[in-house]
Amino acid sequence: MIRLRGVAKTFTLHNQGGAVIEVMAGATLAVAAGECVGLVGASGAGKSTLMRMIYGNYLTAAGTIEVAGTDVSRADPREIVALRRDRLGYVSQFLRVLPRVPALDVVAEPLIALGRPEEEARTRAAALLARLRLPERLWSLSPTTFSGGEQQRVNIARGFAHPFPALLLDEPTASLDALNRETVLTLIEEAKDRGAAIVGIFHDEGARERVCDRLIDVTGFTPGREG
Ligand SMILES: Nc1ncnc2c1ncn2[C@@H]1O[C@H](COP(=O)(O)OP(=O)(O)OP(=O)(O)O)[C@@H](O)[C@H]1O
Repeated sequence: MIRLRGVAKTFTLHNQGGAVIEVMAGATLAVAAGECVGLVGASGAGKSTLMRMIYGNYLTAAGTIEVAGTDVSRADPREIVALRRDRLGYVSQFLRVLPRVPALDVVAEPLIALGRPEEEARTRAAALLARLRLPERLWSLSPTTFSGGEQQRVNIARGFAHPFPALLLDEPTASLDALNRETVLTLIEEAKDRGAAIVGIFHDEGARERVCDRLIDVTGFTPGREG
């Protein structure tokens, strides 16, 4: 479902004389349907960079990245948009939303983009927000003024609204209380049970142990450190 072969990444520092730094080489990884792989490794090892490459935010210097039938490393922007709409979900650590859009619509939006009837999309969004204990009085408000944990729950509800076959999770339990953390772990387990292939970064060790089938240390993909 998610397959990386020999992926390399360089950054060109245009404001520093065009210096080119190699941050990753030979990254190879396969994640099957129903499997959750956790990325580990010291700070700066490249966990976030790898996630951004799988999501198609960063270009690859070498190698291929296949996600649910699309070669992200060669896809044009329209193919990336289509992949993100129907096959690849991403729960980032921070919510980025347009001002004045109510929380319920933020969560329903991915389903509406897929052509689902608005009422069905809103019903599903409401069920997820209720499950994540977001007080109903907040559903009609923009999440821009929400607390960190409230914003994260809106983000999680949005990421789980559509049953994406591939899912990227960046610290999905970071600012949650124990009850909501439990709910998110259950959502992840349910996604695995329905066959989602998941790549995640979890600093929460308990969460990692519970949902990850395998851990990949990205330090092994740092240039010059292979072998
Ligand atoms: N936009 C960028 N321009 C230049 N270098 C970058 C850029 N983004 C990341 N890097 C470099 O790539 C390396 C990997 O960074 P990355 O953020 O992926 O690490 P990480 O493992 O996610 O770290 P952390 O656990 O601290 O979040 C670091 O050396 C970082 O300085």
